[in-house]
Amino acid sequence: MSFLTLDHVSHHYFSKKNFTKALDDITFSIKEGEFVALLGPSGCGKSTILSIIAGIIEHTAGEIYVNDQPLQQAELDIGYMLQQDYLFPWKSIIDNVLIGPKISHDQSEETKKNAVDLLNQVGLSGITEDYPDSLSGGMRQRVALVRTLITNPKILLLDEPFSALDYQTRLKLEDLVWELLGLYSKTSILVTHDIGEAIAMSDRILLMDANPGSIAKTFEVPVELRNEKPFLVRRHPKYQILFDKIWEKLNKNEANSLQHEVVESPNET
Ligand SMILES: Nc1ncnc2c1ncn2[C@@H]1O[C@H](COP(=O)(O)OP(=O)(O)OP(=O)(O)O)[C@@H](O)[C@H]1O
Repeated sequence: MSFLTLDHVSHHYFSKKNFTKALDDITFSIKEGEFVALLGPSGCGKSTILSIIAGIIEHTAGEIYVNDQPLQQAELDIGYMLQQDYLFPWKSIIDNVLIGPKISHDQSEETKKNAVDLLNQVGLSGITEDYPDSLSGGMRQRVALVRTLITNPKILLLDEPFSALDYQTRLKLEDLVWELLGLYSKTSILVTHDIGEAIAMSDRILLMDANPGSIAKTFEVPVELRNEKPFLVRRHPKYQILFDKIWEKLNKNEANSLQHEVVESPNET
């Protein structure tokens, strides 16, 4: 049974001067515990999809269901992880992590203990009273991950959470996030521009097309790759085969859209 379904969802942005058809007829489902990647060129609507699921913006057409109930009537606890960690510099690490529980009036000792346990699990023991300024980018993203997990969200929306990190830190964090989300069987959607990251981390990849944003093709990640840590996935021969298929499709789509643009451009006189 599907946990989350987007059913013919479209979205237009309106402003005084512009009308942007950001998403056109998006349909897909995600099962509980599944890890899906949204991959595609800049401006194809990946972040818009996350914002719609998170209820930050209202889609202009279509329907979203959570466990077969319309999203508006469903209780969907969401965890959001972004490129920037948005830690509060004036709050200690533990207070940053406990912001979500505090907002929902949970100041229990059990939650504090869970926070410390999770910090230990991501390799950040003994820094609970430190402040964000004293941490590296990778450490700060680990704190952001713990802050996201502590509220036990039903679904995690990961919007390019590794893209601001150096390559080595990025590879290490991919492994860590993948392991933790697997351990807690979290349903997750990862937005990325990185084909390798999408293959290494997810069960399924939705390749998107731009102008307007739509799903061009779905790629199932072979089961041998899904059960392997992201770093090791990159060594597998099936990784390269899938990478090439996605690369080819991406380039074909880009070429088609360029052709489209040329056809639609006004004649120069
Ligand atoms: N608030 C907004 N107002 C008007 N247009 C917007 C707004 N946000 C996004 N858009 C437009 O909607 C389209 C989809 O944007 P979106 O940010 O969802 O794409 P994306 O695939 O996440 O891009 P990127 O990979 O560059 O982050 C783009 O054409 C963008 O310019």
